[in-house]
This record gives sequence, structure tokens and C-alpha cells, in this order.
Amino acid sequence: MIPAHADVVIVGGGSCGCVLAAGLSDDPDRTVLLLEEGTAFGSASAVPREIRDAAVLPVGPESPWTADFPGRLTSDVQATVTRGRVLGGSGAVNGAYFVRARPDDFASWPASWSYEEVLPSFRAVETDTDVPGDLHGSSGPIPVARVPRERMHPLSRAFVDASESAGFAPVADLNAPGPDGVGAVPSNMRDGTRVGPFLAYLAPVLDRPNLTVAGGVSATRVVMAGGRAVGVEIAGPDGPRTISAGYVIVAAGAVRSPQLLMLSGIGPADELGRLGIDPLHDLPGVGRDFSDHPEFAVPYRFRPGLPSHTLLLETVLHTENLELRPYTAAFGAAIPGSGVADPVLGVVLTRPRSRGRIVLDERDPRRPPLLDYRYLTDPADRQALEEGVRLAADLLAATTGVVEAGSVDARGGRLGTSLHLSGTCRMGDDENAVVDEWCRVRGIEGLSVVDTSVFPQVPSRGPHATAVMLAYRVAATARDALPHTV
Ligand SMILES: Cc1cc2nc3c(=O)[nH]c(=O)nc-3n(C[C@H](O)[C@H](O)[C@H](O)COP(=O)(O)OP(=O)(O)OC[C@H]3O[C@@H](n4cnc5c(N)ncnc54)[C@H](O)[C@@H]3O)c2cc1C
Repeated sequence: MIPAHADVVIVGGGSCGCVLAAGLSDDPDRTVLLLEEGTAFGSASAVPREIRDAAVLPVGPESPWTADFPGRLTSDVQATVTRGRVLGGSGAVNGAYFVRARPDDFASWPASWSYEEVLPSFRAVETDTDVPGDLHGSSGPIPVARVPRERMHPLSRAFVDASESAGFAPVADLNAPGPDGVGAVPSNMRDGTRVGPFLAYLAPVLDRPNLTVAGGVSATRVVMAGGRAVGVEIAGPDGPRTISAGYVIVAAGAVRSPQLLMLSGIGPADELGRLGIDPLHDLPGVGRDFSDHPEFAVPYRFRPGLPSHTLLLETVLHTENLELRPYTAAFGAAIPGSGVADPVLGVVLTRPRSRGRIVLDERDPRRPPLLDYRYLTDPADRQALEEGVRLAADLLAATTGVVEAGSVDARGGRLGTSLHLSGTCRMGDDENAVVDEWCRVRGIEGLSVVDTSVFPQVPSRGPHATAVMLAYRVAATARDALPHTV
């Protein structure tokens, strides 16, 4: 049963929402209500096999665990952008590549988020099963493991060999600061099971009497009174109603968090007014200047007879502004229904300069918004990606087992997105910042946004480990400050 009031209401049971709900309900004197639009599992054992299997991304067109959004990558490339819609969120359906942001990524964050400040939280969330030492955790709930070189798919091994022959250095631990090179992907998995924030953080505490998790419930508006968030309007199986809240945390992900703020009258006032939304609080940065990694797919075929079902990505090469990802499984095998028969070498721009924005649907702002990426609008991005594609072609030509490498022109290499959307409600103190350094919405009491929306920009690596670290650290910091019942 959904209570009429909770001390803290968290909107969105995704990667960050699960970690926040576990951290904040750790205090038995605080009631916490977690609202998730997708399916909520009542226990770890209720999680279906396709969500557990780290070799499969359960995100195809038929997936019941995702929501799709219209995306415009460039003026002439459209895309469907997938996000998790299930307890565990995008972290329940993702590639299980659990890599930390680099120390220099935190230069764009407030000083309280320097690499030195966040390292203890990176350590606290993980148990690294391969690498001992001070850089890694040994008692956190997320297991981090790598496929050793000798057990990699022959294609991954051959790619590592080709990279090293081309002069790139081997890197033993991609989660350690240090020079770029080629190394094994750190994955949040144990014995082939994807262990995301639901299984790691929330499932073990679901029986707490002060924690309610409600699935199939969508927050439609944050209710405001006198400059303060006082509740959440929801739509669920029992129809619409309002929940009162001592504090509201929006963790609906980088698409839906800014949309929910705007539907609540928090955002660029002129734009909200045009859409018929009463602008309660002018924050021009909501939904603006987001960043994500453009990813160009170079198709290839490898010698018949090699294993086809494997972890999708076992090794990557980092160099300057690029990540090269030799996906070993055909996307058709790893993403049911994707229809992509050949494996691809992904060429990712890790520090893109171009910025995009979320555009609400003028017909009805409650409909899925358009993600206008404006990829490659900065000429430096286009040039770097083209260099990456040339490097990919050279490395594929030198990779033993590759029998046909798609020339990008001939086989139609494709521009896509890595699905690492960040920065739609940026942290900071400039006029376009939406939240302060502790994720509190600027100028409003009782309201925070805690998810990848608040990253000042997309990290130069996948964002998942950084998202979990963020939620863990915010929960730990807010533990005493947020409302309690007694
Ligand atoms: C297919 C895919 C593969 C990826 N692979 C990787 C990878 O291998 N490595 C990596 O580092 N990153 C990867 N990412 C990115 C990473 O998983 C995400 O950045 C991260 O999980 C985002 O966490 P979040 O908490 O910000 O949002 P999410 O995990 O997306 O959570 C948002 C949650 O809020 C819920 N919600 C939304 N609106 C409402 C509402 N109004 N009311 C109630 N609930 C709502 C959603 O259903 C969802 O469960 C991938 C992403 C995708 C989609």
C-alpha cells in the first residue's frame, strides 16, 4: 500500500534511486517511499533470467523493461533512445561495464567532488575481485570483475594483440588513474550475473518496515507550496493521487528528471509559459546543454567457428579522446530483436564538445520529449571521430580472425549513441546550473535531483560507476540532514 505521507519520497527506482532508498532507509526513524514507473520486484529471486544474464542486454524493441524516446543525433540522423524502466533502471539492462570516471573528469565538478574526495565512495560501493590495494574496495555490494586475457573470446585477445603491436600500452586496471592503453573491461558481474544497484543495494533491505517500494507508479508532478516541495502527484493502478513528503528526491534519470521538473513549473520560464505550464521557478538550465558519447559502429565479420555467445565487451582501447570497443557478440545475439547480424567495433568519442537539449513535445509536454543531441556540431568532434574510424579500420585489418572489416563508406558505418546521457540538470553555481554541489535544486527547499542529470558533463568513461558513487555519497552526506519522523 502506498502511504499518504513519507519523510522522503524518491521518484525513480533506477541505478541512483535504488542506492538512495537503501542508504536513506538505513535510519529506522525515517520513512522512505520509492516510486518506480516500471515493474518492481519483491525480492532478488523475482528478477528474471534475462535481466540477470550479463551477456544479454534486455533492451530490444519488444522489451518490457525499457522506455524509448525519440532522438535526433544530427540534423539527418534519427535514433530511438532506450532507457531502463524497471526497478534497477538503466543499470538493470545495461552492458555491465563498470568503469570509474577519470581524475580529470572531476575538474568540471565543484571542488567537493574532486577525485581525492570521491575515491573513498568509489571504493565503498565495490568489491573488486581482481585487483587488491588501496584503490579498490573489498567489502562493497557491487562485485567488479574482469575476464582474464587467457579466457577472453579469441577476437578480444586478437584485438589486444593488434593494439599492443600498434604501440598501445597494456593497462592492467582501467579503474586506476594512469596512462591510456588497452585493457580488460571491469564489469559489475558475478558468475555471469549482472549485479546492478537493485540486486546489490535494494533487494537485501526490502523488508525494512520504514521502506515502501511501489512499482507501476508514475510521478506526474512535484507539488510546490511557498517555494518548497511538499509532495508528489502520482498516477498508478489506483488512479491519480497526491502523496505528501517531507523531502522529494527526483532520480528519474537524465531524460525524465528534467521533464518532471518542467512539468512541475521548474525550468526555463519563457519556454514553460509557451507550453501552458505555470512557471513557478525560473531555472533556464533545465534540459539544456546535455552531453553524451557519440558512438560510430564499424561492422566486421570474424572467422566462422569462433564462439558467438560471450560477454558483449571484454576489452577496450583508450587513446586521447577515443574509446574503441570490439564487441565480440553480434548485437542480434546480445540484444534480442535488434536485427543487427554482425558484430561491430564501436568508436566512441569520450570527451565530446557538442551539447544537446531536451525539447518538450508541444502537443502535450507529458509525452516523451525529443532528445536533440546536436552531435558533431563542434567540428573538433567530427574530426576526432573520423580519426577514430581510421584507427578502427587499421586495427581491424591487423586483428587475427577478422575476415571482413567493413569499410565505413562501403558498408555504411553508423552513428549512434552510447546511451550515457548526462548533464540535463547540471550541478554548479553559474546561472545555468540547476542543482548545487549537494544536488539540491537551486532556489527551492525540500527538493533534490540525484542521477546522471546532475553530472556537469558526461565523464570520459561510461557513467554507471560514477552514478552509483554519486548516489552513495549523497545518501551518506544527507543521512542526518534529511527529515525524520521522530
Ligand atoms: C542499454 C543501456 C546500456 C548501457 N550500458 C552501460 C554500460 O555498460 N556502462 C555504463 O557505465 N553505463 C551504461 N549505460 C548508462 C547507465 O546505465 C546509466 O547512465 C545509469 O544507469 C543511469 O542511472 P540513473 O539513476 O541516472 O537513471 P536510470 O537508471 O535510468 O533510472 C531512472 C528510473 O526512473 C524511473 N522513472 C522515470 N520517470 C519516472 C516517473 N515519472 N515516475 C516514477 N519513476 C520514473 C525509470 O523507470 C527508471 O527506472 C547504459 C544505458 C543503457 C540504457
